[in-house]
Amino acid sequence: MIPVILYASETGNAADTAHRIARAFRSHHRKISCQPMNLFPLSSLPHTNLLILVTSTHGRGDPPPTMLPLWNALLRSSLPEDILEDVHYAIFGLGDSSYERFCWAGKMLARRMEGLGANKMGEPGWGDERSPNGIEDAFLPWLQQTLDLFLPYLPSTSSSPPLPLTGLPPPIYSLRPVSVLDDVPVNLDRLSISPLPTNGHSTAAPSRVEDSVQGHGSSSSKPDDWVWATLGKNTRVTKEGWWQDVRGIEIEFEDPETMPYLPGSICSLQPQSSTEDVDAFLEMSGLEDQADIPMTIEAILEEQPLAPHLPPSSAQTTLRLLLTNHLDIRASPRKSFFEWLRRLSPDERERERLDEFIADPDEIHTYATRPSRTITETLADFRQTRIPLTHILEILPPLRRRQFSIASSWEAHPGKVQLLVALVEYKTNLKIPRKGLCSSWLNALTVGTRIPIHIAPPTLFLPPSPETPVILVGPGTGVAPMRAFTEVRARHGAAIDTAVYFGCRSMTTDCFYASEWEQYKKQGVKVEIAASRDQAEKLYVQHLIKRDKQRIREWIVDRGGSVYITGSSNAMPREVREAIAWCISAEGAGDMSEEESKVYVERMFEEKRGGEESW
Ligand SMILES: Cc1cc2nc3c(=O)[nH]c(=O)nc-3n(C[C@H](O)[C@H](O)[C@H](O)COP(=O)(O)O)c2cc1C
Repeated sequence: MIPVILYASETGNAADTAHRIARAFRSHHRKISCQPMNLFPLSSLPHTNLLILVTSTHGRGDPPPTMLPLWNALLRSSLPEDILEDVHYAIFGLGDSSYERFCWAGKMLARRMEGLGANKMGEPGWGDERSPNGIEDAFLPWLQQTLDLFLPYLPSTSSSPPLPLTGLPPPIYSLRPVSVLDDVPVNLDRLSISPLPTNGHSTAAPSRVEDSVQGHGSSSSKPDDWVWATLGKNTRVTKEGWWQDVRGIEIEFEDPETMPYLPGSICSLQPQSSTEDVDAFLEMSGLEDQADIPMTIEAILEEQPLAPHLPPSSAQTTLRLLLTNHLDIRASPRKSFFEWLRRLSPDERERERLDEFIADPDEIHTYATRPSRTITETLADFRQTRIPLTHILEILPPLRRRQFSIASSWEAHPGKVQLLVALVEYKTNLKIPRKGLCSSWLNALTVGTRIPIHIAPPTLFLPPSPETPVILVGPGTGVAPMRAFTEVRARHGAAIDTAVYFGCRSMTTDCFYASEWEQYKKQGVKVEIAASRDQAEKLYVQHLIKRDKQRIREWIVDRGGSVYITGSSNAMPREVREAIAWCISAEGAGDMSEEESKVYVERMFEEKRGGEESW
């Protein structure tokens, strides 16, 4: 019996936690498999006797998208109530208790598992980022409990004592040089291969070259459910000299038969690490002479499939391509990274420092998270420690795709996707200038470059009838999906029942789509722009909503309208909901009590009369 860990993660924390659990089982010489939930064959679930579920929560208590196939399957009303009676499961959820629905996805999943007859192994663990030691406070006792409960059922593969946390486990993946080039020496165990070059740059570095091995095009390889597209436009949409550089990006689908996307859909882009970053990492790790050797990746353990962010074992790759397209060398190191360094460091003083990091999450926060220190910079501080090729695929986190709400509608821009992308540029608290990985990658692409993109269906849907009023609230780049919705509403004769609340700093600097709003106003759309700094008193979208209390009440309460809120996940969405509740309360323009109006707004969102998407 081999237990299965299934994880659902959005930004990588749950995935990292799941792999820590797998390593703990393997260090006790037990077999275990660890996979993302969406890749697990659902028909196998009732026959999975030992199951460990790990999920984070996003949005307003929503599961990460990779939980949805499993979740939707479990929700089917036709399922027998005892379908999971052979399943024994443990669950760990990751969340943040400052959100109303703390660890909601995990809690819903646990409840449904019980409802379908699954047997709980121990108490669920709910990891809270707000806890003094972050999720560790709940995770460490939960892990111990889970090991205690599961291990007795599992045969041990070795009579040796468990490997300590500081012991280097056997690798789970192998990087094998391609046989035609077998005369090229690759020493996978070598920690340090060559002296550092004096000029700090590798001379042979081809730039962004996934396919220099595979021989097609200039960009990265494409997963099956992605499509090829071409960068059509990249135009600055904030005033020249304004502190924030926001880009209007247009991408054209290559295939003229591409299925139209719905307004509010989400476009994913797979960024690449820059040549400079890859060179810096290779230099730091002493792996330059291994960088361009063609290799394939294989899973060593039969129960553990290759992680989905890695190229399939049939594909030829190189270390440089892996670092460019698949592995994140600019990520902020998590605790698991320091645990790896501790296993690898030959130096007493480094080990002491690493032990401090492992014992105290606050130390990691101060050293890595707060100053946005990257993995490469961390390696520069731990000069004696080298990441070996044998374990590099496990140690470096995946280079995550980035998601953008599409700012265009297919109807207005057939065959194209338009995005509003803020170029992220800031100084860390160590005064190091830093650029966002995805936005700087995108901005460096020349128009005409071929890139793979993925279109995911929307989570927000316009009401089917154009007569239903809609209120679209999207300050900053949050206006992107609202612009797409406005395009569709105007084309369907619904302009007069559409209100847009957009927020910017000033009409002259960052008022996105300004000329389009003028046109839409002429067609009857109520366009209300809160330019926060254009007057002495700060003005925000929620102020304009309160000003328009009569219309808000009439459209929502009398006419059953929908409200959409998109943009930054700080206080804005909550303040907008409060402003709407105020409008429909007796204090505003309605007749509900304060409590009733709040419940009404909550229920609207539950019933999908609109919705919220924040990032
Ligand atoms: C936009 C956003 C919304 C979130 N919403 C919730 C929530 O409703 N409830 C909760 O417990 N945690 C919430 N979180 C916290 C995440 O669950 C937490 O950061 C977790 O570690 C992320 O794990 P992941 O990287 O595996 O996705 C939210 C985080 C973000 C960034």
